[in-house]
Amino acid sequence: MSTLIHATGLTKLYGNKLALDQVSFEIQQGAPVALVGPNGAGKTTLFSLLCGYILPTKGTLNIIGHNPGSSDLFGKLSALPQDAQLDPRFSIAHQLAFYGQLQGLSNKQSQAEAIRVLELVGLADVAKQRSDDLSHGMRKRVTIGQALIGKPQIVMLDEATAGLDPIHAREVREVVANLSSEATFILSSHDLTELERLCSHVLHLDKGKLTEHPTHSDNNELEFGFITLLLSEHYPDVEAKIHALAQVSKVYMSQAKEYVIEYQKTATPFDIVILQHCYQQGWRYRQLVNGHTLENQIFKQEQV
Ligand SMILES: Nc1ncnc2c1ncn2[C@@H]1O[C@H](COP(=O)(O)OP(=O)(O)OP(=O)(O)O)[C@@H](O)[C@H]1O
Repeated sequence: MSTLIHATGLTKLYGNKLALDQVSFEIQQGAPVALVGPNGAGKTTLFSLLCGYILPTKGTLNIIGHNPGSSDLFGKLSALPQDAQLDPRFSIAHQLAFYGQLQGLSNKQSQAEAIRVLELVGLADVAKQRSDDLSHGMRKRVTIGQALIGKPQIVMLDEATAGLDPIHAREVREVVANLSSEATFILSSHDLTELERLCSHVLHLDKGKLTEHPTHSDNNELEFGFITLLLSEHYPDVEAKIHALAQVSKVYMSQAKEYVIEYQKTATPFDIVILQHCYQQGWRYRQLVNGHTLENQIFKQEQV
């Protein structure tokens, strides 16, 4: 796996407002990376630094061996802003071909490239239509296709699913998941849970400071494992009844109806044990996560 992005001690001040504070990370080629954090955390600032739109106050940033904004990165890194719009006057294929021409492709090459990227996002059949004829989710997929023109190695999507209903948001996530061999995606979102299943590497920004988290975490090669159990309803004495199981070393309620359980590994898989326990107790469960949820890793890891 090769390193695509290497940031060391990135700091950005707007006047005396500290937007990024000594941020260091590496992004490897491969699975999508999530950049999450609440409003004002510094996500847009980091995106803008990666694109070379602004310069850091301190620190270094290397992208595929080049400085951000370098002409050597032309066609290798693309960024799709949250509010990317399509022109309602022209067909989808026409617009995408135009962007191909802006990247230096010939007329014929750009038309073929438009069809290629539309196929990648599953929309080749709407090539001749205009954006007004498409659903919100389809338009978003077209703009993701636009970001793939010229086969960039890195594609940054800012709030790719903002404003989409759950079905269209899921379609967009599936498109990104399916295209992971095509490019390395960096997706920003203020919604932690949205990117949890899609991305194995999470950069979490808060007030300009960065923490990193693996999403499919912590259950390998250790003596202890964790399971997060979300029950459908409130039941009495859940913590005590889980704690009574022989394998369980700790348990706490992370939020309403959700329990994080630390257990000692034995020959019997603990997920089977806990599901049998739910059955015996008459508890209905909504979700069982092997490990901590991302939300718990970020906000509540100190509790276990
Ligand atoms: N041009 C600017 N001048 C002064 N302060 C700025 C500027 N741009 C951003 N900031 C401040 O820097 C901090 C980080 O802002 P940034 O836009 O990077 O956060 P964000 O995580 O993208 O937020 P959001 O999710 O709301 O878009 C915020 O406190 C913001 O007010």
